[in-house]
Amino acid sequence: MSERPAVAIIMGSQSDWETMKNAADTLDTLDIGYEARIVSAHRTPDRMYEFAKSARDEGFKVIIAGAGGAAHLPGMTAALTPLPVFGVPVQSKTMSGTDSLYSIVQMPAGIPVGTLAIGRAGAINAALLAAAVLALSDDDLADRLDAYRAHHTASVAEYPIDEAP
Ligand SMILES: Nc1c(C(=O)O)ncn1[C@@H]1O[C@H](COP(=O)(O)O)[C@@H](O)[C@H]1O
Repeated sequence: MSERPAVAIIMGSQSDWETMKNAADTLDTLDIGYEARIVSAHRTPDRMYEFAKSARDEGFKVIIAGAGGAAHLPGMTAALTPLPVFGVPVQSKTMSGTDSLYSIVQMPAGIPVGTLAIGRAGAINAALLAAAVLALSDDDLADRLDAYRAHHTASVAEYPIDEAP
């Protein structure tokens, strides 16, 4: 059996991929393996249960879960696995993602979901947090993450365009 990648990116719908692809792209940049799957607590509860119950034994180390609206997927997944779960609120049309955010962030004490910002920034930061977790036991990855952060810092100009002294 081939080894599972370290990160599972799950999402409630195909329509979430546009957002969650930002997490995948960030993991690609850091050369971290992932598997992306559509798993819905509402629409495919059996798939969600089977995925979450077996995720650790399958070899995943971190789960990134994105969902919009009544976004129960991250919390339900966290209830079924001891792996760290980072939740990404996908921007909904009707409530701009505040519904997704509140659905993910207000977990009862005892079942944590590390909740990120709504949308693209949240997806990117979920990947960076996953990288930080994995880097604790991977020195090469820690070096790649340092380089990523240094590159990010260096990319910020000190002055707005046309305003340099
Ligand atoms: N929030 C959830 C869950 C869940 O939490 O299990 N399953 C699907 N959805 C969300 O429904 C939204 C609309 O989905 P469609 O675009 O397929 O209608 C998506 O953002 C998805 O994450």
